[in-house]
Amino acid sequence: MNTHATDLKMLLKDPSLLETRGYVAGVWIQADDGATFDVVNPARGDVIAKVADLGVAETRRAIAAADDAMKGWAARTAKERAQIMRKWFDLMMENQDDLARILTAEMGKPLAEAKGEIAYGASFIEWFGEEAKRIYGETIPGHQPDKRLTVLKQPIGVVGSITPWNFPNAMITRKCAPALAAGCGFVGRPASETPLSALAMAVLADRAGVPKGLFSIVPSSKASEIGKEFCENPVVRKLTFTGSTNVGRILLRQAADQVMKCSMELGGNAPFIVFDDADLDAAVDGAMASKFRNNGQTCVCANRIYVQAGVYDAFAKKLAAAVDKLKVGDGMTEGTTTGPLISEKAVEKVQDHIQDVLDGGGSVLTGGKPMEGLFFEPTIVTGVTQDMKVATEETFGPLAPLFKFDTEDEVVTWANDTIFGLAAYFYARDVGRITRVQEALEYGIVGVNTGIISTEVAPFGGIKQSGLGREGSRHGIEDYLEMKYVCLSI
Ligand SMILES: NC(=O)C1=CN([C@@H]2O[C@H](COP(=O)(O)OP(=O)(O)OC[C@H]3O[C@@H](n4cnc5c(N)ncnc54)[C@H](OP(=O)(O)O)[C@@H]3O)[C@@H](O)[C@H]2O)C=CC1
Ligand SMILES: O=C(O)[C@H](O)CS(=O)(=O)O
Repeated sequence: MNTHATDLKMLLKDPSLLETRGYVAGVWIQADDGATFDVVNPARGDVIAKVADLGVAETRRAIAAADDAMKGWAARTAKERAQIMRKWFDLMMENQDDLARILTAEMGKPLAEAKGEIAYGASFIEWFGEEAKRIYGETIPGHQPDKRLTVLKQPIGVVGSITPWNFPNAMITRKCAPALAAGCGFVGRPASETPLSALAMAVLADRAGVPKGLFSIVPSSKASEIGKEFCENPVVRKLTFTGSTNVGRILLRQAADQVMKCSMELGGNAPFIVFDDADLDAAVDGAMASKFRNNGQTCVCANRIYVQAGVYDAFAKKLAAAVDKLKVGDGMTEGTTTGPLISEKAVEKVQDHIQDVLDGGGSVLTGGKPMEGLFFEPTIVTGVTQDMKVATEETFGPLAPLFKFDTEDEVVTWANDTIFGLAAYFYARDVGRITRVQEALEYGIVGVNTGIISTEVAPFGGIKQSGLGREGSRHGIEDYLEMKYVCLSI
């Protein structure tokens, strides 16, 4: 564990990006009661910032300001909204290095991955700035001679947003970009572990000319109170959430009283299937990318790796060689491929899943042990079976469990045997098999001969208990629009 403290401001070209106040109604504020909460560097264990701990009263002000500001914002032309969003995108990319350092300091991912997240996050602002100009309505041939029918698309209203710590930049832009493009007001509450990236984003939104009050960031340790306010405040018309399925259920129950429109990007349990006709080297590359990106802390990480019996040993050997090349360490250190986990709870969950495999007769092929602090050895376990925890629970850590299967039907049945349905992956070369399996897998996203599927141009989202709605792509803006049917009698 690094002992030296993170003097984040010293690392930044523009130290003004390191904001610790809330951004509410276009003003940087301390909490009404002066409270703060600590943000800790998970690689070093030191407090890197004390952030204003806003509450319900401040959130209410942010919601009211968003409602006021969106009237003028929605009245601007789509081109004007797009120009401001383009400026915001440009500023994000101009400050990519600083934003990445802030992200690595508070979340732990290696700097190279953090830079990649900034570009990924900014791409949603670029994409939806362009989509703002393509919000089309329609005319419908009248059902009677004197009727003229039209369909208008209008902004849904003020959006409340709750996002997780694992992508502290991109999970917010994947929501605020379509919201602003559609003409909505937006109030974001980032995870308490990682508020600094959201606040830095707000600094740049202000500089880009996003109207004051339209976009607010409410840092808070009081997650459930802020969430409840989003669900109960009559001005909020839309709730968008990324996080665990358990919290998604809580929010859906709370939002039901207002019959509020909700978008939910929830947990996953991705199967990663290697058939005996796969290109094994490609499959290993794909498994490494899918499993160990963000140290296994993404909702689309391979959670179960199914390998057909004929290639099981060869694949396991190749994968172990690749895993042993990973370099665990502080994300700020050049060459680090694998940072810390986010919390002690996360370390315990990985240990619990490994122990459960061992108790069930499985073995550790490589890794298997916690390291100092929140670091954990990248691990492969073999002899894993469907009755083990890792088959039904999302590990959210650097654990690659290898299951052996015999037939296509067997593995598709196992792959679909989960309450989740976000992402699935498989490697094969037979076109008949590829066609059958991609159609049979019950998931919102399927990667075929690839382990990385995330892009702003495609619809991201799950089925079953992995969520509601889609983010990104031309579809992603629909969740921030209402459809109005106008029947004109002439
Ligand atoms: N689909 C995805 O992308 C993600 C899935 N997950 C899954 O969730 C598991 C737990 O991770 P974790 O970070 O704890 O995810 P959580 O779902 O607990 O947290 C996600 C966000 O929701 C907030 N939150 C928590 N409880 C409430 C509540 N009652 N009302 C309103 N907001 C709330 C959190 O705030 P705070 O941080 O302050 O607690 C955070 O901002 C992971 O192991 C993984 O399985 C996690 C992250 C992303
Ligand atoms: O929530 C997540 O883990 C992200 O959606 C994963 S991705 O979009 O970065 O692939």
